[in-house]
Amino acid sequence: MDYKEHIKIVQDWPKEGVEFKDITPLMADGKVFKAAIDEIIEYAKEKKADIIVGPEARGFIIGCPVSYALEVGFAPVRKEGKLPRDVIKVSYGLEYGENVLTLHKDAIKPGQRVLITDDLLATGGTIEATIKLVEKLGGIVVGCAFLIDLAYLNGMEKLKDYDVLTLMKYE
Ligand SMILES: O=P(O)(O)OC[C@H]1O[C@H](OP(=O)(O)OP(=O)(O)O)[C@H](O)[C@@H]1O
Ligand SMILES: Nc1ncnc2[nH]cnc12
Repeated sequence: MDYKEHIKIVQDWPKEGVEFKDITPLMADGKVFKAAIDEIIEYAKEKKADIIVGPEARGFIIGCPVSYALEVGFAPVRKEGKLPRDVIKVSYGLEYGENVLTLHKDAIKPGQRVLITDDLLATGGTIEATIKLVEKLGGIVVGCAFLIDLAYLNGMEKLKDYDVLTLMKYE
């Protein structure tokens, strides 16, 4: 499957110098979207994940269908001020800004095998913060799955100690 045919590249968005990879055309094609999610489902099975964690907002799009298919839970990582109960927090840098991510304190049980999902790996700030949140709660990160790796931003360097699946790579 040539997934890249279904990614639209938008120059200088949301800021000058950023080449935005828009996944919405891939999502709009049911067969292509299913094929991509099915690859991640197989990966989650191999890794024996017992919960999926995804950062807001595009991490939900990838993680929730995996969670549904495998009948395992999904825990949302959200930007500050969005989760209603006790949270833990981590701040991180993005290709285009700064942010704080949070996770409910009871979202992960110590020893749970966690697969983290997101649409795209850029600088790796989001995944690094998400891993920190999961590990603070005693979760074991058994894998990280993305549709896209923007290899020119070197996010993979932050994932040297982890198992990673990516379906597309931009050099
Ligand atoms: O590797 P990084 O440099 O951290 O960048 C990757 C992150 O950036 C995007 O999310 P964004 O924060 O734009 O939020 P959204 O999913 O709500 O659009 C993307 O969905 C990843 O989560
Ligand atoms: N270049 C990019 N395209 C799409 N999403 C992103 N998130 C961070 N950088 C991005």
